[in-house]
Amino acid sequence: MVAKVILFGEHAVVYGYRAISMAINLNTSVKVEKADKFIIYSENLNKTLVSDNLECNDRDFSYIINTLKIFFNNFNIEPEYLKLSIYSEIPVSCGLGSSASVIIETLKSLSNFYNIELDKNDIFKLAYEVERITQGKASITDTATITYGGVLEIKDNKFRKLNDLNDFIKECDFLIAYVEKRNKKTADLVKEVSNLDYKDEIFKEIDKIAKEAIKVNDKKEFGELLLKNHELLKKLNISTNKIDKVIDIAKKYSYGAKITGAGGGGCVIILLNDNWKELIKRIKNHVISLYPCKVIL
Ligand SMILES: Nc1ncnc2c1ncn2[C@@H]1O[C@H](COP(=O)(O)OP(=O)(O)O)[C@@H](O)[C@H]1O
Ligand SMILES: C[C@@](O)(CCOP(=O)(O)O)CC(=O)O
Ligand SMILES: [Mg+2]
Repeated sequence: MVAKVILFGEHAVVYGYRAISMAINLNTSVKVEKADKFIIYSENLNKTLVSDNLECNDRDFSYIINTLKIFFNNFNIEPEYLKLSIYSEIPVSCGLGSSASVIIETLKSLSNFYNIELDKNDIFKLAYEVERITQGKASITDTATITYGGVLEIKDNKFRKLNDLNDFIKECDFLIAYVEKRNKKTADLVKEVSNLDYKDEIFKEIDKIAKEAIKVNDKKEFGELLLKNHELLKKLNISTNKIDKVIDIAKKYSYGAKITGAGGGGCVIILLNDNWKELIKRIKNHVISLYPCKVIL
């Protein structure tokens, strides 16, 4: 399963305001096999959980445990011991929707294991339930984008595919800069933002930017909107000095950039222009890794 980038509207979208997201090509896979305990192994977390039951409170594995519970419950399957092995190209907790990708891939692998046919709508519904329960407060952005692919508009917690914007974005070259490890989970950041009494003022501005972006057909204008959105995210206190440093460089050597996802560190999405070689030279000492990316259907 793929990952996602939020181009506009993170956090605001949790309150029904508009967001624009796109699916990108970083994959996750989950292997399911019979076992004599519940065993969850994650290569990325370099961690294995072994348990007699699903009532264990391991925060690192809460998404997987909730996926198992909701899957068994939804299909009236008596829980049985399984081993799940998770491998992902997505950096964990960095704003690229690793949680949604892992949930969706786990659901698909479980449905194959039990010979249950699930269509995209079934997967989306179940995945969103897991994301919401585990995150506390969550929009459909990540689970919808990763299930359906392409470029989506999310508003009032409903989605529609933006086929015109998709055509424009297909011609864009994006670079994801993984700037720094995030020590908070999305759930923590969503909670922190929810405590800001001025958040709606900012969200309204973000909504306007996302609305404008849908109509844009020019990379320079699109990049300026990314930068404007980033300035507003700074006011929600979800950016960091390291992220802002990368954005400052990107202002000079790209069309524009912003933090993506819940923030507190993690990744920046950059819309590349012809200066991309110079950009990479100047940011490479300020990042953990770089991922060129394209929208995928
Ligand atoms: N490869 C993985 N293996 C196990 N759990 C994962 C993996 N990727 C993501 N997760 C789960 O998702 C959580 C990160 O989700 P979240 O904080 O929403 O960040 P994001 O979705 O932006 O990556 C992790 O703490 C873990 O519970
Ligand atoms: C902050 C938020 O808008 C996006 C979170 O994305 P991520 O989990 O950081 O990839 C939360 C949500 O939409 O549920
Ligand atoms: Mg997440």
